[in-house]
Amino acid sequence: MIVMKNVYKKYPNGVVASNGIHVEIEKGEFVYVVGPSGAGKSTFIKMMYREEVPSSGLIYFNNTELTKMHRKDVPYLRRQIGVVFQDFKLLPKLTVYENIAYALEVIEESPSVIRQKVTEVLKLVGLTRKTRMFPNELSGGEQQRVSIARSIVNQPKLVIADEPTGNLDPETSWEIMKIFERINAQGTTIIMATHNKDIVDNQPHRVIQIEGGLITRDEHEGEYSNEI
Ligand SMILES: Nc1ncnc2c1ncn2[C@@H]1O[C@H](COP(=O)(O)OP(=O)(O)OP(=O)(O)O)[C@@H](O)[C@H]1O
Repeated sequence: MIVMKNVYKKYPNGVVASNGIHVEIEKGEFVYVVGPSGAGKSTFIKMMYREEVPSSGLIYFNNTELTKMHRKDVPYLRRQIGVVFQDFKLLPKLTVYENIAYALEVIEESPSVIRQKVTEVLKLVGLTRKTRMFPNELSGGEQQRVSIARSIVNQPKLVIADEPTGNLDPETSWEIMKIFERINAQGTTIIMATHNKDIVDNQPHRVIQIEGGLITRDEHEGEYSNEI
């Protein structure tokens, strides 16, 4: 699903955030991306949905090579990838329902399909009773559930999450992880950058560790490691 070949990323300020990355991630995998702060985890995942473009190297999403992708084709790529952030990034003036529906309105989905899909994902994340509320009326965990619902309403093949539990307490983090597990069980690939040792060690999946812009560990069912 994702293949990176010899990927380098140097930011304009001279920082090298990826220093020759080779990796292959298959359809249906659940992958944690771990590593110390500033190691290059966010850069690594941002390049997958073309939020950042590498300075050199190749990145394939399915059979599309992203580094040469034309700007006009980027929205099409983004429709196939759901993205979840640490700070939720919900639209404050829209209700829960509208925040999720918006992702479908921009691609001009019909009102009846929108209604059906939004209702379905709200059920999946357990928010059917909060559809008319605004983000500031919700807890952090609920806001993250809205953000996950929004990321999957389009039925993407890949969901990328950058520190999705970073702002949440341990119990709420577990609830969020249950939702990601459910989405993964339905066949969606999940790539998640995280600093959460508890989750990585207790809910084992593939672990890719990045340090200094390089993959220093890649284990099928790895631990978080005490060294980072
Ligand atoms: N837009 C940018 N311009 C310049 N330098 C950047 C930019 N984004 C990231 N960097 C630098 O690249 C390096 C890697 O950053 P990145 O955000 O990928 O790390 P990270 O592993 O996700 O860190 P954290 O765990 O703290 O989120 C850091 O030194 C950072 O300062």
